[in-house]
Parts: sequence; C-alpha cells; structure tokens
Amino acid sequence: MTRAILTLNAGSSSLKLGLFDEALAPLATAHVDRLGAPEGSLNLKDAEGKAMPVPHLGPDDFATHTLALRSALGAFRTDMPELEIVAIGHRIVHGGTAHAEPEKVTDVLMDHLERLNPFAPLHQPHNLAGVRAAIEAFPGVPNVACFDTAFHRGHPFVDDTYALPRHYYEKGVRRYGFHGLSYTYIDGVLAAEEPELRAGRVVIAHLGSGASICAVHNGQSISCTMGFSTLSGLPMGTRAGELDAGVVLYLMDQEKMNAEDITELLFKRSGLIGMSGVSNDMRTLEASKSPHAAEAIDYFCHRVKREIASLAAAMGGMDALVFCGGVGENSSHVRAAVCEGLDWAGITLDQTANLAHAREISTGRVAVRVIPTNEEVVIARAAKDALHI
Ligand SMILES: Nc1ncnc2c1ncn2[C@@H]1O[C@H](COP(=O)(O)OP(=O)(O)O)[C@@H](O)[C@H]1O
Ligand SMILES: CC(=O)OP(=O)(O)O
Ligand SMILES: [Mg+2]
Repeated sequence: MTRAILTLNAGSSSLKLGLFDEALAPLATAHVDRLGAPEGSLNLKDAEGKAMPVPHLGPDDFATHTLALRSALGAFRTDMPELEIVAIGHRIVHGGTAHAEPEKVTDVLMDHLERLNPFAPLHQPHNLAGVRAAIEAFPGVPNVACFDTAFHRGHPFVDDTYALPRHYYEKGVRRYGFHGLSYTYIDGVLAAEEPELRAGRVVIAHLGSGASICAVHNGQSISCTMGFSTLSGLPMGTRAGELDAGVVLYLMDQEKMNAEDITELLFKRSGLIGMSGVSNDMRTLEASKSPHAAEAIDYFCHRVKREIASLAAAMGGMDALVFCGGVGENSSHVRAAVCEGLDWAGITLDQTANLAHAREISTGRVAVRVIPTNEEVVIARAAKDALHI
C-alpha cells in the first residue's frame, strides 16, 4: 500500500484533485471540468503530467461535487488500486480574520467557515461542498483546510481597510486578498532558489482564469489587488475587476438590477468574455481575429501593468517580478505587452527568452521570472505538517 495525501480544490464548476506520496512527490492529478453541466468531463494525468486513460463516464457522474469526487477517485483507483489515503487537504478561499494557518477540519471549523459564505458566495460554498464530499468518501480520514486569505493576514492597516465608517471594518469589510496558496508556493521557490531576491521586494502576478497580483517584501504580503472579494483588481476570464462603485449604483437605480443580477453580471459575464464577446479563455482570444478580442487583451495587459507599478509603490520599489498562472506562465504576448514601457521602473525583457518561456526573461535591473505555480503541493505540505505525518 502506498500511503497518499489527497488534495482538493473545489470550484463552482470544476474540481481539481492531486495525489502525493508522503514525501510530497506527485502521483497523479485529476481535473473535472464543467461540473454540474451535461458536458462534464474528467482528465487524469500521471506523475509526469502525461494523460492517463479515463473510464467512460456520463453527465450523471459529474452532477454534484460528491458525484464528481466519487467519479474521479473511482478512476484513480482503477489505475492505482494499492493507494491508501491518509490525509486530505482542501483549498478554502476564505478564512476570514481568524484563520491564518492551515487547520484540521472539525464541525466547529466548518460552522465558522460556513458563516463566511456571504463573503465569497461563488467560491466558499463549493469549497465546503468539497470538504463534505471528502468526509463522506473517506470516513475517519483527517481533513485539513488551507486558506487563500491566510498569506495576506499581515497587511498593514492602510492595505487592510477601505475608507468606510469604522464599524464596517469591525464587521469584516476588509481587504482580505486571495490566491495565497499560489503566492506561498512562489515565495517558497524563491526562498529555496534565489534567496537574495526573496529578501527583497517582489511583485507576483498570478494570471489565471482568476487573476491577482501581490506585493511581497521578504516573504511578507504587503498588498494584493484582490480585496474584500475575488472580484476586485484585475479583469479576469469572466469577472470585471476594478470598478467604480458608482457603476453598481447606476445599475441598481437606472437599470433596476438587483444583487443577484449584478453578481451574475460582474462575476460571470464581464472581464474577457464580456469585453470580447468571444471567450473567457486567453488562448482563444489570442487566436481570434475579432477586434473586440484584441481590445480585451489590451485592457487586461494595461490593468496588469498599472497594478504592478501601484504595488511596487506600496513597497517603495521592486527587485523582482514573477509571472505565474495559466496566462502568466504561457502567454509570451501578455508578458511582453505588460512589461512594455516599464523600463522607467527597471523592467526590460529579453524577448528571445520570453518567447521561449524561459525562467529568467529580463535584461534590466528588476529580475523578471516565469515560475509555474503549484497550489496543490502547498496544500499537501500543509496537510502533512498540520497532521504531523
Ligand atoms: N498557451 C497559452 N497561451 C495563452 N493563454 C493560455 C495558454 N495556456 C493557458 N492559458 C490561459 O490560462 C487561463 C487558465 O489559467 P489557470 O491558471 O489554469 O486557471 P484556473 O484559475 O482555472 O486554475 C486561460 O485563460 C487559458 O486560456
Ligand atoms: C480566489 C480566486 O479567484 O480563485 P480562482 O482563481 O480559482 O477563481
Ligand atoms: Mg485559479
């Protein structure tokens, strides 16, 4: 029997699973896409990232988080029957103000986390559904919750608050910041491989379907483009990003939209898909001939550029810039467009290295890096440490 740690990252319409051995070497990953929809699908990859054969499954097998988890695990078991799951780690988007470290899941913790649902309605309930599905599938196996907000809990007050009357801050209306597991991973890579850079002022751009940027000084998060919710900062695949609150008032007052309509608009129909009318997927936009697709990419890159400079200002400068996430790791066009015109800030790209997706892509004072992120291994390590495995 191989003793294994399972990691779960449950989104609204996706479920990502990772399997690691006790030394945290990857064994396999599973990715359920379009969970709940008739086109639901499952991809499996082995330890080397090579696609593995998937058993025949129908839409009913992905109808809920519990069924999707069962289907993905069933597929793993066919391939690796000798696996014993000894711990399960979960990505939980919101830990609120109280949860700044990974924690073993208890009924009390689940109760606390459920109370944070209104703060992240499109993430938290799905994350918790993943935890419940895991408890059901593996009775008696300990679960550990790992929080996206935890990395940012030490923000200085000016980057933790909004300019609202005080009692909203006390009620929890704060700049939480997200994608902390990804930032933890990148910070760990720099600490291990380029400690002199890590000791300095690092701007990390996590550019995926969800996207944010973080200012990290000597391993400490100073400021993040995401704040109270996963909606702020950068435009994303389907989310608007930075928006004048006056627009929301206009939508309510003049367009007679209610909270549900506006949530749907800003989280699901805006960003790249809203601007382009073509796709929420950067690859598709880059391949498209539509001028609106090109404008959506331009807007995305412009906002990333502005936020990088803003975050550098929050730290008094910048020694390194790291790109990660699906777009950050794979789109040389986005990286080039973002960095263009930032030479005044010490950023100049080695265009050949950038086109080759090399790890070191800068020629200027600021070290620019492309580092593939890995939220799963951060979760697995946290589960191992929290349970003293
Ligand atoms: N080769 C590529 N060129 C441009 N964009 C890419 C490429 N590969 C992946 N992407 C983009 O990365 C995004 C998904 O990022 P990812 O980090 O996987 O998202 P998620 O938040 O779902 O984990 C999509 O917009 C996708 O188009
Ligand atoms: C925090 C967040 O936006 O997560 P994701 O990128 O998975 O949507
Ligand atoms: Mg993501």
